[in-house]
Amino acid sequence: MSNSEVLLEALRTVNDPELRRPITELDMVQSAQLDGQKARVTILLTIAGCPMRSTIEAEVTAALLGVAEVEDVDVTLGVMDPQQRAALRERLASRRTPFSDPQSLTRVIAVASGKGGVGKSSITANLAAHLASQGLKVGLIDADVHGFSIPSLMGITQNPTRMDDMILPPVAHGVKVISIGMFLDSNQPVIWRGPMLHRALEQFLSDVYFGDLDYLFLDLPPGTGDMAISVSQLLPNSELLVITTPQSTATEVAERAGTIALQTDQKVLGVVENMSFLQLPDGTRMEVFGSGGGENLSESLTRQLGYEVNLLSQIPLEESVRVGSDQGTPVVLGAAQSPAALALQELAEKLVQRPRGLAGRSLPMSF
Ligand SMILES: Nc1ncnc2c1ncn2[C@@H]1O[C@H](COP(=O)(O)OP(=O)(O)OP(=O)(O)O)[C@@H](O)[C@H]1O
Repeated sequence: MSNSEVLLEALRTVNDPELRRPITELDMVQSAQLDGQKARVTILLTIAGCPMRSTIEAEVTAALLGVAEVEDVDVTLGVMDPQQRAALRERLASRRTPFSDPQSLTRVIAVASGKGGVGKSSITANLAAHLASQGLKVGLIDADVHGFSIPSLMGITQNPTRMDDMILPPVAHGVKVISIGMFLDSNQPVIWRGPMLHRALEQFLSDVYFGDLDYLFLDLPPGTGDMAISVSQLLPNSELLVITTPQSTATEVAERAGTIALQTDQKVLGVVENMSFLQLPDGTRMEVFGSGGGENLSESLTRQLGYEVNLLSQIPLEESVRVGSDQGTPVVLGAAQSPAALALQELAEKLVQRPRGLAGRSLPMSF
């Protein structure tokens, strides 16, 4: 191998943090030469002011210092010209199978609840973060347009990078995340009607570069609104996970969110009961929000949908979940051994084990 080839080999281990592919594959390495014991490389960033420039520079330096012949590294950061960027965009676009395509291998899981505040977003963030920590490729769309909380739950302050009309989502805890909140000034409320919500989701699905994903999670707004319908139209393969608390009032509204699957032909994967109990220091369980909600919901959805809709998990009410949310580190990562984290990890594993199937879904008719 020539000296430059040795350097390129080392650079193959460096991924672009947003595109998550080796920088060598993305044509970001303009030159790499060994000058005595000094490696001189020029890396082309996708856009000027790339928020990841210092990460890329540090990773390139570290990779090159791992080469036996290299004592010192000189990294020059340049920027792709419009033609180079267009070529890259085209290459990325040509590789992706739309999530709506029946051939897509990505499992799309939309997380729904009847009412707000039951922990739907926290559970979605934790499932995504856990699966990413297991090496799976995971994306997360915060479709809860009126109460977008995913960026803060995932600890994201960075805006998406725009590469012309392609949007590169920020990556947090290994998950590619996009949210309406990232496109609004400060905390302004979203007063959008159905068609605008539909368009926003459509744009997320077409313009955001998620790459190949194993799992795509959607945090739906609470209730049975327009977004739920849009998700079923734009992502007909998506499956629903319904979150409730043990309270009977929460269960009644959650039932409506679950039975929407009858109209949309989506499969309901199961029910999750959150805030099921508070473990007291003496080991007893205090049922702060009552009991039986998850079980009742599972039974009534099973009856109404005509197939088994199981209660997949009961997650305790625990301070560590709230702390994790506030700190932007999902509890499955921040306090991985806590009972709530263990329950969430087990739930994620159950979802992964479930084969993707058509059971319970009506097959499209062709005449
Ligand atoms: N098991 C739990 N134990 C303790 N706190 C929890 C638990 N689950 C959620 N929380 C906390 O409850 C609050 C509401 O949770 P979250 O935002 O996830 O609910 P949500 O159903 O997504 O609400 P909305 O749809 O209104 O955004 C958050 O502060 C979160 O940290």
